[in-house]
Amino acid sequence: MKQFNVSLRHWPPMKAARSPALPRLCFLSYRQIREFAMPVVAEYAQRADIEVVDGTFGGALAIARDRIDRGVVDAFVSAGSNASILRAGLEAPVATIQLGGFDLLQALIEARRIASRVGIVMYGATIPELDAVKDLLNIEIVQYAYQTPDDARQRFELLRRQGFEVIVGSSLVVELAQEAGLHGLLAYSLASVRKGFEDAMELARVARLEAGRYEQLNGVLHNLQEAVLAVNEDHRIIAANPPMRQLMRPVAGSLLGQRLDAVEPELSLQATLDSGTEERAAVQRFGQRDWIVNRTPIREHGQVVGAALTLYDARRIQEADTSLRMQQRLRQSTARYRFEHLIGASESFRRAVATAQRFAHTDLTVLIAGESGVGKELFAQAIHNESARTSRPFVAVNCASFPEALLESELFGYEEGAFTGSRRGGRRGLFEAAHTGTLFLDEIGDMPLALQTRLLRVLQEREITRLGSNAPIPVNVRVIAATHQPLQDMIAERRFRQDLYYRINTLRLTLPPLRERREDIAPLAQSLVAQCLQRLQAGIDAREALAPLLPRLVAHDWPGNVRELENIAERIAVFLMQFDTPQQIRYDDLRHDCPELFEGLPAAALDSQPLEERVREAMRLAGGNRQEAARYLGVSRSTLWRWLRTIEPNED
Ligand SMILES: Nc1ncnc2c1ncn2[C@@H]1O[C@H](COP(=O)(O)OP(=O)(O)OP(=O)(O)O)[C@@H](O)[C@H]1O
Repeated sequence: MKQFNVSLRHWPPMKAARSPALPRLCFLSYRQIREFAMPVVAEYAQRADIEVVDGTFGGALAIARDRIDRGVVDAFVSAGSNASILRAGLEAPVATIQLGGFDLLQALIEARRIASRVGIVMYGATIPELDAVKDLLNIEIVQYAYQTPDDARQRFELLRRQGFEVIVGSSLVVELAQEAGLHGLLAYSLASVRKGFEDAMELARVARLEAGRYEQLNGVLHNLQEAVLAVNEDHRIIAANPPMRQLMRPVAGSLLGQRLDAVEPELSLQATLDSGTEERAAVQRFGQRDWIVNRTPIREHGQVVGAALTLYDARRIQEADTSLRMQQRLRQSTARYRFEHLIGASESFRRAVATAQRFAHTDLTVLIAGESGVGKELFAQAIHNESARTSRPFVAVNCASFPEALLESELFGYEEGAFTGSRRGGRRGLFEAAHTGTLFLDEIGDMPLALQTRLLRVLQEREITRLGSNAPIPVNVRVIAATHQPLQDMIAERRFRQDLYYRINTLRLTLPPLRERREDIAPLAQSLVAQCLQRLQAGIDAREALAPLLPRLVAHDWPGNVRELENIAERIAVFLMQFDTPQQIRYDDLRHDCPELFEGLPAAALDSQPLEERVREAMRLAGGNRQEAARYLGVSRSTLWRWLRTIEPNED
């Protein structure tokens, strides 16, 4: 079967090729063969839409092109010279009605009935084997081949002048014979015509499959934002999507089929065609813009048959990168913690949790006050997660970590052209990012006064205005603010706006420092050290290994609160990981890693401290409360009770 490629003329793909019910065939022929083939056309009328058109040579080609352009045909069927011309001039599928040897034999037998001298004029080439037939049939045969209609006429004239009365050949020749009053016999059989139609049906089926696939690809190509172009092995453009066409300089006529280096030499794919190697992510300036360019060879069965060029707008990539970073930053600040993750059993901590839980069920602004590292952000996350906004964004911003101008654009966003270097299309700020969710403004005391004014307005009016814009954008955001600074003192010093203070101080949560809730130190330390040991994949038992250190941990003042405890827990875990069992631990060596733990308490080596002393110290630190003392020591109440019975047998 003939292999074919979808013609350049199919771009864009055949309009009517979507899914007409029957395959569409165009039978392009001379009148003679048409009349002869009509019974076969009638046979196929049920299975195909057949257009029968008379045409010769250039005329046939023009007709075929018209049908392709109008998208009304899937395959052509033709014979002789017409078929050759169509095949050479189109890349559309063409089935040929082949002249079979038996067809010719039949025609010659019939010719012999009329005359003993038979002339043959055939398209293409003569058939030397006919010499044998000539003797068999006992007739004189003279045969000629022709390439063009003029050729055919000349050959026919030669035969006529030689007195041949019967001419066998193609329909063109039969027509000439009949015009000259001779006998013209068509050298085709109905079986050959049928075979031609059957081939055409198969070609049409394949063409449709191909057109369908092509249409899908074309749809994808047309919807790509990237500019894409493809060339064939002759460096001629075979595809260019709309963004690419916009970039390229206009050409007279169709862009397709033009040589790429003649249209846009800068985009040349010649080197890719020559080398067959791919070039990825090259930066190229074209049309006064920077592009990220890929040049890729297209291969078929290992052979380079073309190349594709893709241009990505460098600015878009930069923007995507920025927005990716922004997304990542936002993702990092999504609320992970819930109340159940917070560790602490002290009275003041439990009270703080209960208050925060109550606040969570309102939609009011919350101000969380507390020293650095007490867990303000953790509480803000837990409040968000307990609130109705839990599935919405939680966006955290530390007001102290931005210079004033940057904080403003971070919070409120900006319009395109708001300032030099502002991004095309502008950028949304954190208020917009937190829309329908919660915005956590950490270190609000560090917010510059001018911004405090803007923030107050946003909280009152529930809308923001991007920098460089006048259009207000409504936002629905719950604000949770946090401060480690005494805001009231700052108001007196005119460093914080009183009206903003009243606005954010609707619900106030004060988190006590760790030194005021020492009962929380042991459970926090145990949990934090255990987590670190797990991360370090150390096998030692955290609870048992930490127990001798607890009095020191509890006694420490923790100016950095839980954050400082986290830090020391990490150092302790790294120290502990070198031991397999708690019995091997030389606690005194920890002095180098955690000197702060060894400052206040007597320098006696912890591991040499007798159990009795450790228990007494814990009881002293816990003010006689056994439960707390047990927690300091990292043992259960019953263990402590057992120890106490051995130390102070009379007391129980
Ligand atoms: N109750 C707690 N349970 C477990 N981890 C805690 C607890 N409180 C604080 N942390 C941990 O301590 C660290 C400091 O907490 P967080 O960042 O919430 O403090 P902060 O008060 O917001 O600090 P800053 O004011 O310095 O921003 C965090 O890593 C947090 O996970």
